[in-house]
Amino acid sequence: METAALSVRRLTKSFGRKQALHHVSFDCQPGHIVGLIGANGAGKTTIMKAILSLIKAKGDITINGQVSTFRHHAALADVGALIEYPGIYPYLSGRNQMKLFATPTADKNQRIQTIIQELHMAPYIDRRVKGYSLGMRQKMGIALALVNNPSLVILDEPMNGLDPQATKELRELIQKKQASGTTFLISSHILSELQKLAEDLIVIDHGRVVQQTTMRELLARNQHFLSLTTDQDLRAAGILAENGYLVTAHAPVRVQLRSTDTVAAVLKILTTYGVSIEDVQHEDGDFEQSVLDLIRE
Ligand SMILES: Nc1ncnc2c1ncn2[C@@H]1O[C@H](COP(=O)(O)OP(=O)(O)OP(=O)(O)O)[C@@H](O)[C@H]1O
Repeated sequence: METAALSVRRLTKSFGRKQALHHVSFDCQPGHIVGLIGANGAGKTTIMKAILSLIKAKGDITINGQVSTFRHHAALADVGALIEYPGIYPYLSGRNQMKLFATPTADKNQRIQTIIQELHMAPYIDRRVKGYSLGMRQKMGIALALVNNPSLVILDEPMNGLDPQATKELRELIQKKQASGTTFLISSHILSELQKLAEDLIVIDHGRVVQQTTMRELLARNQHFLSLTTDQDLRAAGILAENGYLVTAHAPVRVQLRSTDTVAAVLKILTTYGVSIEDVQHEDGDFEQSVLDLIRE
C-alpha cells in the first residue's frame, strides 16, 4: 500500500480537566481531499493544531512516512496550513507577506504571481493588509498555505468569510492542486461545503472519530423520495402501501425509495390500477441529517 500523506494515531489532548481529543486515529491517502466534519467544539481545530505542532498532544503523527513530534517536525516543511485567524502582519502589503513567507527558490516570484492570479487578489495585493476585509484576509491565509506548493495542505474552515464566487474559485483551485497530487485535510462544520470537494470524510464528535467514510458512501445512505400528484392520491397511496412500498404521505403521495425500488416500477403499478399520474418529483433527503445520523449511531 502507498505511504499515507498523513497518519494520525491515538491522538489525545486535554486542556486542564477537559479532554478535547480521545485516541483520534485516521489516515489521509496521497492526492485525496479529506474532509474533517463535526459540530462547533468537536475538536477539529485541536486535531489540526496538534498535527502542525502548534500544541503538544499525545499520540503519533507521521507525514509522508516521516515521524513528526512536537520537538522534531522537519516533515512540516512540506505542509501548508491555514488555522483559525491567519497570522499576518497588518502593516505589510499582501505581496510583501508572501515574499517573506515564500521559500527562496529561483521561481519564488513566479509562484507568488501565480497564486495571486489564482485567488484573484491582484486588485488589493499591494495594499496594506490592515485594510483588508475578512474575505480578503482569508484569501491571504490560503495564499500563504499554498505558495510553497506543499504536498500536504491543512485548511481549517477555509470558506469562512468568502462570498459564493470566492468559495467556488477556491474549490476549483483545491481541485486543480489535487489533480497534480496535493493532499488536503479540510475542516468544516457545514457538510454542504465539503460535499462538492471531499472524497473521504472523517466525522468527529466530542473529540472522537465516530466514522471514517467516503462521500460516495454517505450520499448512498441518504434517503430518496418520490412525490406523485395523481387524479386519486388517497387510492394511489393505498395501492402502493399494499404493494409493499414505504408511503410517507398521502396528498401528494410520497414514497421513500429503497435501493431496490425504481421509479419505473412505482409508475407501472399505478397505471396498471388505472391511476392517472399528473406530476412526479424526485426529492433527496436532508444530507446534513445523514451526518447527524452517523454521529448518533
Ligand atoms: N486553548 C484551549 N483551552 C481550553 N479549552 C480548549 C482550548 N482549545 C480548545 N479547547 C476546547 O477543546 C474542544 C475542542 O475545540 P476545537 O476548537 O478543537 O473544536 P472545533 O471542532 O474546531 O470547533 P469549531 O468548529 O467551533 O472551530 C472544545 O471543547 C474547546 O472548548
